[in-house]
Order: sequence, then C-alpha cells, then structure tokens
Amino acid sequence: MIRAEHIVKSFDGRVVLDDISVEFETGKTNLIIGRSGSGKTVLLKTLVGLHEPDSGDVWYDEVNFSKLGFRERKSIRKDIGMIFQGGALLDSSTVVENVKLPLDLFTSQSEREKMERVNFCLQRVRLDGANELYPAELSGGMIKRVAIARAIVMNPRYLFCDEPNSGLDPQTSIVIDNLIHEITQEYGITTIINTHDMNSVMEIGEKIVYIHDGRKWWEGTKDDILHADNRELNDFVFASAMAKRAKLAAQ
Ligand SMILES: Nc1ncnc2c1ncn2[C@@H]1O[C@H](COP(=O)(O)OP(=O)(O)OP(=O)(O)O)[C@@H](O)[C@H]1O
Repeated sequence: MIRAEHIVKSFDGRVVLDDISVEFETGKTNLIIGRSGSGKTVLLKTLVGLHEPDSGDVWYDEVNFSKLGFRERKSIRKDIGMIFQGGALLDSSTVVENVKLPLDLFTSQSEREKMERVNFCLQRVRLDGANELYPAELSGGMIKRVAIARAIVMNPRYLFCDEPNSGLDPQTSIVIDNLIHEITQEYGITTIINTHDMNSVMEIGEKIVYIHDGRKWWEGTKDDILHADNRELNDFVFASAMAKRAKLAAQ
C-alpha cells in the first residue's frame, strides 16, 4: 500500500498539487489519470521522492517515507521499480546489460546468480532472442518489455510507470498493459501508473484516481467510472469514442 496524506506541492508560489490524499492498494493496478498539466507526473515524482512536498506525508505500508532521511530512504528505494516514459534504457548497453544494471549497482550477487535472474525476468516479459541487441535495434514494444524486466529484476514491492504506452500502437499498448497487470497480481505489487489512455483505464484500471487542476477530483473502479456523476471527469473520459460506446453498452 502507498498512501499520500494531504500532499501540497508548489513551484514558484504556484500550487500544483493541492491537498491530495489517496491510498493505492497492494496487489492492484492503480491508475492516475487527468488532463495534460493536471499534476500527474508531479504527484508520481512526489510519491517516489524525486520531488519533496511542501507539506503532507507519503507512506509505504507502515513506513512514513516523508519523515525518513536520505540514507534511510534507501531501504524503501530498493523495493521500488520504475518504468519511465520512453523506457530510459542505456543506448550503449545491450538488453542483458540494461536489465542487469540494478543488480550490478545494488547487490553483491555472483555473475551467475545475476544472469539467472536477468534471464528469468526476460522470459517473464516474453522477450526471447534479444539478449545481445542494443536499444536502437528494438521495436517500441520490445523497449517497454526490457524496461519492465529491468523494473522487476530487484523483486520490487512497488512499481511506478509513467505513461507506459507512450509511442505504442493500440494493440501493443494492450499487451504491455496486460503484462504490467499480470505481474502486479502475480507478485502482489502495489503498482501506480500515470496515463492518458482510456483503453488502459477500461482494461486494467482496478483503482482509478482522477486529478483535475492539482486536486483529487474523483476515485473509483473502472466500472464506477462509466456511471460517475462528475462533469469534469465525464468530459475527460468520454472525449474518446471508445469510452462513449462502453458507457452506452453499460446502460
Ligand atoms: N519542475 C517544475 N517547475 C515548475 N513547474 C513545474 C515543474 N514540474 C511541473 N511543473 C508544472 O506543474 C504542472 C503539472 O505538471 P505535470 O507534469 O505533473 O502534469 P501532467 O498531468 O503529468 O501532464 P502530462 O500528462 O502532459 O505529462 C504543470 O503546470 C507544469 O508546468
């Protein structure tokens, strides 16, 4: 579980996150949705400690992360996997080297143990025969699979994904969404995904948090979202034709 309590964050006197309290559940795929500029990325970065909130606390299960010093945060950080927009792979490293990086940096495992774990994770994301390729030789979907393999290589308890579908076609997006969802359930991870993608919401959104103008405007499940009585949320959700059809089908 990850819980934000009364998070406020401003830049140059402008409030970007305005008193956000929300709980993201263990073993669930939690989605943060909202218009461009609503504060999703700032919220995600605040949850992982890349931004410090002006006030408020972030809890990782029983630990108040916001009250920890830099060194103490390390023990939580090793339990966090991150999938950045675009994959954020090292261009001059092979697939294996990219996935192995966290093990090289943060563990004292033998090379054989590390390779066993890397191969396990690459098989888990169903990426075969690409071990020695470089990122420039991979498709967008393969890059996301490598990024997922790297994010889970340390066996994380918490997984953060910033726009995991950016740059992917709709079919590949669904495959990547489902992969993240399966891994979340399989390993009981608390997963938080930032997305604009209404397909993701309808496919894998077990808990959805809608951010509007830096405030938590609505939260619920993908089933609730079709019936929500909230104008701003409805404008966002039903901007897509697919979502409009889903609403009609649900009536
Ligand atoms: N480091 C920063 N300094 C100043 N302002 C910032 C900074 N980071 C974000 N902002 C501002 O905070 C607001 C929220 O930005 P954020 O990136 O969280 O939006 P978002 O919902 O993730 O948008 P998108 O979906 O387009 O990525 C924006 O107005 C942005 O300009």
